[in-house]
Amino acid sequence: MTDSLQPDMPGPDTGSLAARRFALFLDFDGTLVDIAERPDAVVLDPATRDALVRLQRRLGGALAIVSGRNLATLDALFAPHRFDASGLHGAECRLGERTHFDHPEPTHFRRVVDDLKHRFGADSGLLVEDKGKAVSLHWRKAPERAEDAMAAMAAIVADLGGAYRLQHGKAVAEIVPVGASKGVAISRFLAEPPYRDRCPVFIGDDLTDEHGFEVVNARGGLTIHVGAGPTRAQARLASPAEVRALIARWADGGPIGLATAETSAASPAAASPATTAHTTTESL
Ligand SMILES: O=P(O)(O)OC[C@H]1O[C@H](O[C@H]2O[C@H](CO)[C@@H](O)[C@H](O)[C@H]2O)[C@H](O)[C@@H](O)[C@@H]1O
Repeated sequence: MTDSLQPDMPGPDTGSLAARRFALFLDFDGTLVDIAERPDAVVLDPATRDALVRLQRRLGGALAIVSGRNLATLDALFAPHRFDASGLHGAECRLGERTHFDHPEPTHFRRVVDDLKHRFGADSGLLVEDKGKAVSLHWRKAPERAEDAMAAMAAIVADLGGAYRLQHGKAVAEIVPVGASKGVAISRFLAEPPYRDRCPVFIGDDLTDEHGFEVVNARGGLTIHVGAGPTRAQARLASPAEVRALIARWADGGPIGLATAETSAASPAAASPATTAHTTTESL
């Protein structure tokens, strides 16, 4: 499907050399870990973390987590290891020891988050996740509240006057700095060593990942969507468990590329772009 993606050769040395042609970007929730009822209830098993460390080494360092979580939360989840990462749907980026945050926080954003907590903090169905420079309102425990929650978040974004945008996800609406996206984050990594001049591979499961798929497709890379539903990704894996199995194979010298993903991938999905199937205010 993607001619530029030739499988590399297994084996300790040739495998490493060939693997260094790739740069791997991984979403977190719904990709590396199963979706849980609450953000703080996800479980990253140590075997997956250790496989990621081995794979990062095999890729000569070119492995980054690209998530809607903030960097501090990602670091806590992967501790004691610290991966290159982008947080808050691209608003934060850390490569090595350099951290960028391009979107200064308007002074009134804290008040907005506090208001949201005041309104919904004691609500048994809705959950406010304060991520610092972004905020999420979750309705996983009360799906019947989805419309109300989305309307409340849309009204807040409108009041914020253009500095923020709405990001829809799985049973969640999030307010994130305008201009931030996973596509922008991946482009930023790809401009720097060790990511520069490599073939990007991105695995993700959610609407926010479509921005990244678009960028990676445009660069001739490989995109893999996790789960059902329309997407711009080229290939599909059924579940985070399949992603974890793929990561383990890649970490242990297996060929990186589409052939490996296709062992459990469904059909190419380019014919059913996500924009046609999801109700969202975002522009992809
Ligand atoms: O970009 P990601 O790494 O996939 O992060 C997207 C959001 O994931 C989290 O919310 C989702 O996962 C929760 C735990 O499984 C689940 O309870 C929730 O319903 C999902 O929307 C996280 O809490 C958000 O901050 C991320 O933006």
